[in-house]
Amino acid sequence: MFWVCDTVALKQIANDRHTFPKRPETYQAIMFYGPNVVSAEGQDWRRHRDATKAAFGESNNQLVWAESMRTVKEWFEALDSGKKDMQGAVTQEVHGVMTRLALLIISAAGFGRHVSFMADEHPSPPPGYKMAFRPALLTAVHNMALKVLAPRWAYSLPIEVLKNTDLAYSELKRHLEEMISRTRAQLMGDSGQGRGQADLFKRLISANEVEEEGKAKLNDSELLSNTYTFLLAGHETTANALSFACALLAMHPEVQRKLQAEADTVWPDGLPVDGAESYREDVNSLKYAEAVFRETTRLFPAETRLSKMVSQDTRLKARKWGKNGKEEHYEVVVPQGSTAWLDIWATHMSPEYWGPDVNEFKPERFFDTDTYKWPRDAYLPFMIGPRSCMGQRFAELEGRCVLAHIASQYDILLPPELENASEEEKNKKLLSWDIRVALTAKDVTLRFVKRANAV
Ligand code: HEM
Repeated sequence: MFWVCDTVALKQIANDRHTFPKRPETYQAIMFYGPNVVSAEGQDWRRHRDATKAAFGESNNQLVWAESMRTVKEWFEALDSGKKDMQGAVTQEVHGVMTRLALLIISAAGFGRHVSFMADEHPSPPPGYKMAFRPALLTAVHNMALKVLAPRWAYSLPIEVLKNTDLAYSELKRHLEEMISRTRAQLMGDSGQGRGQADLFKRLISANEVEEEGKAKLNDSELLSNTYTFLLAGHETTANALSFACALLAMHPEVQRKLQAEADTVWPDGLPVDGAESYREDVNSLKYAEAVFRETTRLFPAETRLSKMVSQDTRLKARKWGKNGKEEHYEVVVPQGSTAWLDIWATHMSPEYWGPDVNEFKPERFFDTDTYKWPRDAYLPFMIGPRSCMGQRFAELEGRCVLAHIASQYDILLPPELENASEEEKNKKLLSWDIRVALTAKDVTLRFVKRANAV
């Protein structure tokens, strides 16, 4: 087993997918509906990636921005009508809110499914269903480990959580199948018109319709599985990043003030209304919001490490430091059959790459100066190389948009019991995590108070 956190060796592994393929059994949890772009390997992966990449074009980015704007504003309406404390602040369980926001955004920008934040509060199942879409998806995601571990016979036992998990997976499958057939019908109906502005899902379905030597690029089960994967990858990771970002901002008011100052400069007359216009004009100005999102994903990467198989004997470049402290370069022999762990978190927390203040929340480290270039190769939350994240731009735009909107309108405050607490207590309460599908924020309860000058 080889643990890697040297950027040269990391790049070597990430770029050579033939020598270092994925380990398919690690992806069982996302293969219940069949193989997909995340789990596939070799030629099969190439087919999945080619059939799905058209979904992530520039027109989708504009949609992501516009839908993020719409959804976050709907949350603000709910916040403004919420119960206020003596300071006029509304308490929120932030991870729950961000999960709901991120799911509504991917549903709208990814799947053309527009549901309002309020209407989504207590969704009831549509006629003929036992579970609504969101509870089915969230239960499936939450109970993924159980689904992998529980043997089939266990589902016949009268155990509530198993029954619920089984129901969630079968209801989610029905919802996804219905989404696919509805979208297919729409695409046939519009005879190709309007596909230019199509959401991610329409592009995915179109790709499936293209015949190649008599074979569809993705078969129906692959299509369903990729749909599920996009929904899963498209909300869980971003929701966690946004939850950690809010906690870090509440703990670092000086950073929050800078984020607010940027939002006030970009939007002096209040929040923008037109999503397309705002995408064109604002995205590149919200640099500090981008840096806050990046710094959060450096400190809390969704995937802390990834494993790769070693398919043939090879060598990795390595470094060691001699007795005189001098850096020496050498090569490590890596035999076929071993495992290489790409340690994302260790790389993100290495003072060698990020400096002695590596543990601090400091978005400024993502700004180049005349004498400093931030270490691109040591920033890996989305991985690098051919198997890097397809949704990176999607996630970054969503993150930047949501954070800038919050900063423009609200102060994020600590809960009263943490106001005078030590750093250690705040860290323990607000930044603790579990490893589920991704690194998951545990309990982020914060307060939001409307800024006095919010327009
Ligand atoms: C903060 C948000 C996100 C983070 C940190 C993140 C991180 C990652 C990482 C580390 C991988 C590599 C996983 C592996 O090799 O096992 C990955 C792959 C992937 N991600 Fe993301 N992701 C995010 C958001 C998204 C979004 C929004 C989407 C889609 C809308 C998405 C779609 C994908 C897909 C399809 C792959 C598989 C690519 C391939 O294997 O060819 N991700 N992501």
